[in-house]
Amino acid sequence: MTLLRFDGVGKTYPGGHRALDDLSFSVQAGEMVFITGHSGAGKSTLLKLAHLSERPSAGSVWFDGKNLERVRGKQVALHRRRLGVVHQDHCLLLDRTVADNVALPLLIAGLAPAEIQRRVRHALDSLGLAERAGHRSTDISTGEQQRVGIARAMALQPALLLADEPTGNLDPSLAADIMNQLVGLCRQGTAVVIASHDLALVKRMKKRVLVIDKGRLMDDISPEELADE
Ligand SMILES: Nc1ncnc2c1ncn2[C@@H]1O[C@H](COP(=O)(O)OP(=O)(O)OP(=O)(O)O)[C@@H](O)[C@H]1O
Repeated sequence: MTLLRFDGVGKTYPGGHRALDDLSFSVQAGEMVFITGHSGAGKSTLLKLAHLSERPSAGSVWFDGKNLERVRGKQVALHRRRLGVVHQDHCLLLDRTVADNVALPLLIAGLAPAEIQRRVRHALDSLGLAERAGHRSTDISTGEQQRVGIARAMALQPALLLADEPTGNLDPSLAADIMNQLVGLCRQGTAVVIASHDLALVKRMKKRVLVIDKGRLMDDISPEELADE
């Protein structure tokens, strides 16, 4: 089932800079896709359009069969409830504990307290953060903060997880661990779209890769093509 579809999408920012140009691709439910390209290629812009923090200047973005152009006002929050987002700068609430940070979106989504507790524990365990659950987010390392951001997105069990350089501050073995967790999330049906500069990591994962240059799709490499290398 197609979950996310970009159809001839262009994005020109105020001031006239064209960040995306006639971009078309689809992502299936449960698929993992890497977006690679030089700095400024348009990777983050692509994620922002799926998240509705930016709107396209041309073409359309579809999510679960719905044209996001029609998703306005209060519906934007409902759309975002189906997404998990991992930011470059993890955006944690620094005066709250690690567990509170992971629980907050689940509270907002209206889950029952027992289910919240179960999911928080599972997400923290999976990312090796169980012993940090009660620590304030200011009192853990940058790499740990980044993992909390990933745990928070995973605990939501979203239809689509958008990750912008999710392993940027992590050492290679931890980065590989986290990628494996994300593969596990895909197996449960979440589509995962990851913008990454880390070509070595992207190659190792042997998942689909979209290569973007100056806002245009230059290549769409299937896992089968990478498996042959
Ligand atoms: N809000 C904005 N206003 C104007 N130009 C912008 C804005 N956001 C991004 N851009 C420009 O659009 C282009 C694409 O930016 P984007 O952040 O999508 O690239 P990227 O591939 O994610 O880069 P990086 O890997 O460095 O994060 C860049 O030239 C950038 O300067």
